[in-house]
Amino acid sequence: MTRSANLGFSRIGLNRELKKALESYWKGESDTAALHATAAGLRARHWSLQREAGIAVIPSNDFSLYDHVLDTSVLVGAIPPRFAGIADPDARYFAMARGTDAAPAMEMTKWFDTNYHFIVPELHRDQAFALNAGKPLNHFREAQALGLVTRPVILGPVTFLSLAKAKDDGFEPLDLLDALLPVYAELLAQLKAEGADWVQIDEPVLVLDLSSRQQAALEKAYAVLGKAGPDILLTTYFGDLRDNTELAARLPVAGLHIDLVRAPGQLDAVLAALPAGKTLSVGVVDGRNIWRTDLDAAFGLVSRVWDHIGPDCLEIAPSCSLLHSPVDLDAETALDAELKSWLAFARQKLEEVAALTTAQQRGRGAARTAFEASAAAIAAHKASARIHRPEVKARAAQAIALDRNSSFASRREKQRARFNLPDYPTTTIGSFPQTKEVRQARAAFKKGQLDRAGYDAFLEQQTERAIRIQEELGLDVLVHGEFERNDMVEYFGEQLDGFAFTRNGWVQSYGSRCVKPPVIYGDVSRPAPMTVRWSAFAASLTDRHMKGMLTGPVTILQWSFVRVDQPRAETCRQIGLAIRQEVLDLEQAGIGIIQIDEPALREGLPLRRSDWDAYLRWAVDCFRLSASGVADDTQIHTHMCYAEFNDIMPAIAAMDADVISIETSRSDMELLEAFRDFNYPNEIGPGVWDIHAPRVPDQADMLALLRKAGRGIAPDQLWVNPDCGLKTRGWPEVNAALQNLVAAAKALRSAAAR
Ligand SMILES: CN1c2c(nc(N)[nH]c2=O)NC[C@@H]1CNc1ccc(C(=O)N[C@@H](CCC(=O)N[C@@H](CCC(=O)N[C@@H](CCC(=O)O)C(=O)O)C(=O)O)C(=O)O)cc1
Ligand SMILES: N[C@@H](CCS)C(=O)O
Ligand SMILES: [Zn+2]
Repeated sequence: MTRSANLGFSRIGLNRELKKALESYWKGESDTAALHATAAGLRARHWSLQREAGIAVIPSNDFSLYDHVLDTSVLVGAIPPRFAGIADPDARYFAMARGTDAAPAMEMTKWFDTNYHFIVPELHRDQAFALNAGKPLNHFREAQALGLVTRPVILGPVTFLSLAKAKDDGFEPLDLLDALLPVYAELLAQLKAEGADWVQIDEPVLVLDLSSRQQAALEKAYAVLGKAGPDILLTTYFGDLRDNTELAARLPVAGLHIDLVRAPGQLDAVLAALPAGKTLSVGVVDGRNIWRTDLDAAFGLVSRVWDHIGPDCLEIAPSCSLLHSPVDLDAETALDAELKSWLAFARQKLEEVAALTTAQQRGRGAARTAFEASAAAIAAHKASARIHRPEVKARAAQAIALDRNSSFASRREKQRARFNLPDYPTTTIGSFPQTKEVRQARAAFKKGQLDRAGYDAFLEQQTERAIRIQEELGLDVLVHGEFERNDMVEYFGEQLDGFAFTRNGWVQSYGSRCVKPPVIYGDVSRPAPMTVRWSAFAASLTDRHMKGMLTGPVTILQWSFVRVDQPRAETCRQIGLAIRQEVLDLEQAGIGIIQIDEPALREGLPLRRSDWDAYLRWAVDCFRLSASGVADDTQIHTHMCYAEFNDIMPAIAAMDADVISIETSRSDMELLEAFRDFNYPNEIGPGVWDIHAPRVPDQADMLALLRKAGRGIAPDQLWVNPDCGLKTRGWPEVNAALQNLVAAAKALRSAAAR
């Protein structure tokens, strides 16, 4: 019989319970037992929520205390040698994620095209693997004790190796497949012995352009694992199988999951290639966005599959893990009823899966209420006057020059004359610590316990303090500190028309850090200046240069839940125009240096290379649209973090920012090589402080990184700055690290003068 299934659930909890438990444990305020009790409570609550929503096949081992890729490194015994001496498993796990004074953290990067970050596995040529199956087995047993036989989720060996970094020269992680497979086979055998008839193995690499080595690795891996015990549901998501369709369909496993939300067009090819008797799990409810499912349309797709493969081999599911969805729309008490009726969060998505399954099993009449509510909401959404604003569309349709007035070379001369900065100018990326005090003041303001005047006075005092500290440190280009912002995207969305906000729509970004992506439901415009007040106030307090701070259009788009009734490029252009107005207002207010952050530009890149050019064209154009209106002597900065640049250098250069700051310290300046190889012409600030690790780098560390950067990047191109904003750090470490950073820049200057 057709089954309803889920592929994974949020770990953080509706009220970010896991975040709070982790941070309290890291501060030493609670012990391991308390942390594990919170985690177990969340798992139990989420399993029963899924059961109550009507889901038959419920996952386990989707929970993680930090990250599921890090869990996989631990599962297979791939512990980098610098952590091997830490005996306590929890301490070692968090040391790998966050670093210690003695051992820098493992690298972190984006999970496919999402805003979720994973910890990059580190592998050596002579890597030995050893099974450490405690977590999947214990979680399976934990669910069993609650009366549930779950389907454990495991990250597949080929995706694991493809995401890993080789720590020795002359070998590739895929060389280790033969060594890794017995560990996976043993894990599957143990899960089977425990009572798991099915396991879910995620191989999202199947939606990427695969090398012939990766294809061969998949064949080899599943020839072994397909016989290891439990039936395997091989899951693919975030895109279409395209040229990997036949490979995915013929792998000797019991089932295949495909994402029919991102890639409905792949269905016919998959049905044609799927061997008889193989289960097909169809992802028809969007796990990456928050729009309510059009149940009639989804049922149409499901019925086509049912006609082809029959009821027994069909599973109905979200398109991907619900890790990327907020937990429960019912908790949104402040959203207006109309908007709310258009949305579905994780719990509602599971109810949609259940309704589709009921309709398939027993006819649509059996799920009439859900289908009728969906149809009414979809029709009301289409007809709503809140979405389309003709004047915004008309403005976005006008042609605007995207080039700056002059070339970079001539802009640079004018900017040098205006700003008179020293060599190796020092700056920061924008935010200063969002301390408990700052967050509490904002919370009090939002609850009405602190009035606008009181909140503004508090923010002014924080801003002034940050400026005095920067002056004292001797930084060359100052920032106001972003104290007024809850988040670099949400803050702008809150002030733009066409956006809505949630109270509890938290999604994990990395570890304990969460974001609350705004919802772009309609045409976007800027009713009033958004940042000028704070930048102008900050500039008025100092004689030093003050950098205005904006989030770019691509990043605002990428980190929001975006409407699906028009192309993303169109929505992005509307945002680009709004940011352009803000840039011009900042310039008008006398702010001569303006940073437009685009950390998500790389993350928005389509997963298939053949789709890159089209995306990069509109994404870069939207950035240029936001930046191109200023005078030659206004200096535009941009900033990117957690991105690989090698394959997109022409696009980065086409953005034509006068200065770009990038995250490079965790990768030991490796990411800078792309700029060097490309002969990048504009100025660059390679990050010299890994701000995501609780460790203060000393002057020598930073100097070494800068010297490395100086090999190939001209001295007059180089800026000195941290990897990213300092919002997650505390003041004592910020002070200490920035002191070292300024000292490192001064040391370089005096070495150059000698
Ligand atoms: C640069 N990064 C960002 C990404 N995506 C974004 N949308 N924003 C980003 O900045 N992606 C890539 C990286 C990821 N990095 C980070 C870094 C830090 C965070 C982070 O700190 N997130 C905060 C939540 C931010 C927020 O919205 N804060 C609100 C609510 C604060 C709060 O919890 N208030 C308390 C009451 C106050 C108290 O008692 O402490 C409450 O509501 O209970 C605010 O500041 O007003 C986090 O806490 O995780 C995210 C991504
Ligand atoms: N200006 C932002 C950029 C983060 S990517 C900050 O400093 O937090
Ligand atoms: Zn950043």
